[in-house]
Amino acid sequence: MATRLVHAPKVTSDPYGAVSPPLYQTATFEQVSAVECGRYDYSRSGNPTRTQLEAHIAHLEGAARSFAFGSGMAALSAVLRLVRNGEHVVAGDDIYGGTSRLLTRVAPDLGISVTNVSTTETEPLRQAIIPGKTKLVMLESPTNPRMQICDIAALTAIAHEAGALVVVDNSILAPTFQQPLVLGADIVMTSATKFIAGHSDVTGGLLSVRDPELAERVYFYQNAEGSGLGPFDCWLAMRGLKTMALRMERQAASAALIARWLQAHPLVRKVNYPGLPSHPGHAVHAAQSSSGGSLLSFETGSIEASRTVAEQAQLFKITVSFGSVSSLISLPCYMSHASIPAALRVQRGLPDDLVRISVGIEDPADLLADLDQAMRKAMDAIGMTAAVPGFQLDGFTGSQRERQLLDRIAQLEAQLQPT
Ligand SMILES: Cc1ncc(COP(=O)(O)O)c(C=O)c1O
Ligand SMILES: N[C@@H](CCSC[C@H](N)C(=O)O)C(=O)O
Repeated sequence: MATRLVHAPKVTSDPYGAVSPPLYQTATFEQVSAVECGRYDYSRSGNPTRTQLEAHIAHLEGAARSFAFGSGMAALSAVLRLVRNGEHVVAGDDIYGGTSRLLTRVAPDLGISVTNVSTTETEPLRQAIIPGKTKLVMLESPTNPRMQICDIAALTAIAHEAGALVVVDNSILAPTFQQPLVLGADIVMTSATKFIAGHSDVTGGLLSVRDPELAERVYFYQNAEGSGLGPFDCWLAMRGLKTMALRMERQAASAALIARWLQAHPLVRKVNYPGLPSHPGHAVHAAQSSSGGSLLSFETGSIEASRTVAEQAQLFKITVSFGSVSSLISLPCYMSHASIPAALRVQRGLPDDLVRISVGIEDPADLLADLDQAMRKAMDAIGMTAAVPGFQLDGFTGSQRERQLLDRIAQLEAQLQPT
């Protein structure tokens, strides 16, 4: 995958052999005659820079074709177009707030009914399927924001038995760490806003489709509704792909350390990170993906404590989104998932004190030192006292610094979980 991310299949010709794909920043293309269209006529219908990005993504996902949209939500809206008035969709009950809004506020206006079920097991999906009526199953794994895991292959088999298509939102792992089409899904959606762009400077969404005929239907909506990604954003996304494995591996390694530390921290009640062996979906996750990723969430049991952690952190910026080179922190119920009504959040078990962090490429010791000082302030705010080893590692460099970092995590683990 690291090699395929750097070496794209060549689908557009360039007379000068440019190493970086040319940017066709044009809306329209001159035609050879008044009665014949060339390969491109208008950038809404197709643009060589978009073609190059789409071909590269198809190559990574093992898709018949991929499509780049103006955002992840535009991509998911195109998927919803595949469902007709009177038909039914089943989706997870821990999903991104924007997807929940699409399904609760847009789908009903199109005459589409939706059932949300837990996707951590197979039975709820089986029960929710309405024979002959359920046409689409929408999955996230891991889910945003509680990082729940679903068995993509098992749920896909159930959906297919009922004649429904399966779309997997793979924004949290991207093709670098998980390829849902290989697991049997029909469509995979990745918000390019996150790891693919990687620098918080693009909004984009990608759909990769296994079956050529289904891909033709998706293309129809991309063109008819004008939701394709503009050339410059396609170019930025392609640049992002080249460093994606490096960034994601570094981010995931740091996230794994932070998750271990949080799990042992006295302020933390629960850590949601599928890379931890204690995560209930760890085994399924390990079987269908190659990393725990770099997004995680945790509960403190106190909104005040969670808010203090977020507001006192200096390197972790309070920001929606994830997958950037810089570390981000958020309170999903007040930010990315605020569009889900409070009562529905309660019904779905989404707690207000949940803190979500997206780990960037900074030095992990600096990230841990930052979280450590923010957590100390949060403990003060709620009158909690506990001894926690600090992360001031200024005198250490290189492998000594790594050793110190691991020792201090192990020290906290030993202190809180005596054997
Ligand atoms: C899991 C997930 N899916 C889809 C989206 C939508 O992507 P975009 O913001 O690019 O529209 C987001 C974030 O916005 C997300 O977190
Ligand atoms: N105001 C936006 C919120 C975007 S959340 C972005 C991202 N998916 C995340 O989970 O942080 C909206 O209402 O869509």
